[in-house]
Amino acid sequence: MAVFTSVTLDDLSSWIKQFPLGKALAIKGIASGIENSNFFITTETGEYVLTIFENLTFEQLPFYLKLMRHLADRGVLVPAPVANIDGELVTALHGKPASIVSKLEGASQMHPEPVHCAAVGAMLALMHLAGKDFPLYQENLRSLNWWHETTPKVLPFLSDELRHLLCAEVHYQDAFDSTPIYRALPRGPVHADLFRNNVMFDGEKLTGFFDFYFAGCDAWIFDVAVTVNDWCIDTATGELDVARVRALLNAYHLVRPFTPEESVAWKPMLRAAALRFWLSRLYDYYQPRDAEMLTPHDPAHFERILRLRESLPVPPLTSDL
Ligand SMILES: Nc1ncnc2c1ncn2[C@@H]1O[C@H](COP(=O)(O)OP(=O)(O)O)[C@@H](O)[C@H]1O
Ligand SMILES: N[C@@H](CCOP(=O)(O)O)C(=O)O
Repeated sequence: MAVFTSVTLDDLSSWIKQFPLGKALAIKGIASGIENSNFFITTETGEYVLTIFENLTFEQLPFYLKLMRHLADRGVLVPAPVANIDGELVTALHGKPASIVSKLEGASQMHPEPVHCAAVGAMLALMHLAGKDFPLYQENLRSLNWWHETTPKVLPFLSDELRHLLCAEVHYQDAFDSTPIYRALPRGPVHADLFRNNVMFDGEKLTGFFDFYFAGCDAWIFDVAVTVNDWCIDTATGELDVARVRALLNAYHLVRPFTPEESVAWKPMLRAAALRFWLSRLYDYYQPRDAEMLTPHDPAHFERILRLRESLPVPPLTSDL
């Protein structure tokens, strides 16, 4: 569906000479992406993924690619970007920024069991710890400031009831953001979009997290909340599945114990994570980008999740292990 910029084997053969990967042997477009042009490539040294970035710029990309390199160097299972002979992780191909990363084995697990959630929780904790000494800083670009910018753009399309729900939640998150509890939350680089389609599994073995292009610095517990809101729910209703929630949180806690402040922030962060994706889906739905080729994701899914997280108790962050 989505290879926006085509690359032939001839194009690749001359471009790849700047990388220590040997000769290019094959290239195949990946149909499933919606943002960039992605290709599986085979060279004399192995299999990789080539991405041509259709929207992100040369200036924006180093944060994401250097973060992936930093994490890969510390044993976190993520695609490892390959540097060219000048040490650059991003170089131009057909005039657009492009990069090569290692190929993860396996496929996304869209029907996870507790065993998969536990693997995701443990790797997420490892990722947060490994990011502690990452020297670059970029805020989470889809956080409070973005919610404030975007809310007025979608309000004209919403019913009175939905306008109230959205404004009240942004107000609630504003208030929570200025509490000492929020400020005391441990933070650092987060993935911020660790949905089931952004993780690879080979059977029950997690082989890697990918698609880091919403990453930024934020509270670690927000990242956990984003992940739980996708991995540990009944997808029809949005209700939390306690067995999967426990598996993910317990596995995370064993690697990086949660703090008391994170326990207090847990429910507000589950709400924040629901708001974040409700709002981006509303924005994509009512203000689709020119290049958007696929049906936008359903905003009502995260509206439901937000209502549930507001109105129902949630499983505690820690339990007796
Ligand atoms: N490093 C990787 N290893 C293996 N497969 C990958 C890798 N990166 C991307 N893919 C495959 O390419 C598809 C599209 O990638 P994605 O990052 O979701 O694209 P986009 O950013 O264009 O939405 C993924 O669903 C996955 O199947
Ligand atoms: N996970 C987000 C959309 C982001 O798209 P991705 O395919 O790049 O992860 C959502 O579901 O709204």
